[in-house]
Amino acid sequence: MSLAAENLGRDAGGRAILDGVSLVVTPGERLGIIGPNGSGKSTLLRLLAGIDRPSRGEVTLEGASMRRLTRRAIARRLAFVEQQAETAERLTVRDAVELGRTPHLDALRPFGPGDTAIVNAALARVDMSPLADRLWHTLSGGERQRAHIARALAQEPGVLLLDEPTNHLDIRHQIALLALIRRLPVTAVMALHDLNHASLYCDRVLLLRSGRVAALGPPAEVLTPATIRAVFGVEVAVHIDPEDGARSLLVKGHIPFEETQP
Ligand SMILES: Nc1ncnc2c1ncn2[C@@H]1O[C@H](COP(=O)(O)OP(=O)(O)OP(=O)(O)O)[C@@H](O)[C@H]1O
Repeated sequence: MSLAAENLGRDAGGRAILDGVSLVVTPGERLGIIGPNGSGKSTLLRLLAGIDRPSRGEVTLEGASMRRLTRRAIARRLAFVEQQAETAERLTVRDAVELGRTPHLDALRPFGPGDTAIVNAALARVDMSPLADRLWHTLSGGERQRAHIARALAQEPGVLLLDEPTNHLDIRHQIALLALIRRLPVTAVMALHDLNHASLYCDRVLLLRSGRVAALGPPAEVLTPATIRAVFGVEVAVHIDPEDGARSLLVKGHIPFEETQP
């Protein structure tokens, strides 16, 4: 399922917090959104998800303008795991994940055994089956994050948007999640802070700087030492694994903030 943005922009607080963003995410692609704090990653994801309206430009989902799609029509196609998303406290994990099926249900098509199987599979994929009956408010930060992801998976979306999905997760759950996203039959767009995660698990990366696209392309072309120094103020060296050719970045140093402030 394809997702596209054309000259997208959003104003807030009297300025453009996102401007001139155009991109086409092709079906099955994994696109990483990277950029410093405040560069517009969450703003872009919220526009792509149809949660916020753009001040300029438009988003299209499978060629249809997001403005013309109902929330339900969007939710049948697209799931969004927001940063620090909250859920009403008296729900169990299973209740919360079952909510992911809502866009597919109506009076003629009530929740059934097929939905239970989808919910069970979603819980298992993020290692939440043992916690399915726990109340939401008893979960740790990482467990909540995994439950949110299970709910998004239960939606069976064609497009999966994730805002810092590895936030709160321990290293095994981080890698398991990124590997899961890579093998799911979805188009995925995810904001990531870890440049190595972007490098290893994304087909392309979009680098944002002050609300504008600084670069868009394959990780090896975008995540160069020169670009990382210019945008993040961090010195890195590139390491190519001799066995599998995987490209990762080693941090060598950084420019202190007091040296770059006016
Ligand atoms: N309602 C608002 N009014 C004023 N400024 C806003 C508003 N909403 C967002 N911003 C600003 O817009 C910029 C982009 O915010 P956004 O949350 O998209 O950044 P981000 O790249 O996701 O950051 P982070 O890495 O910290 O999560 C920030 O400077 C933020 O302070």
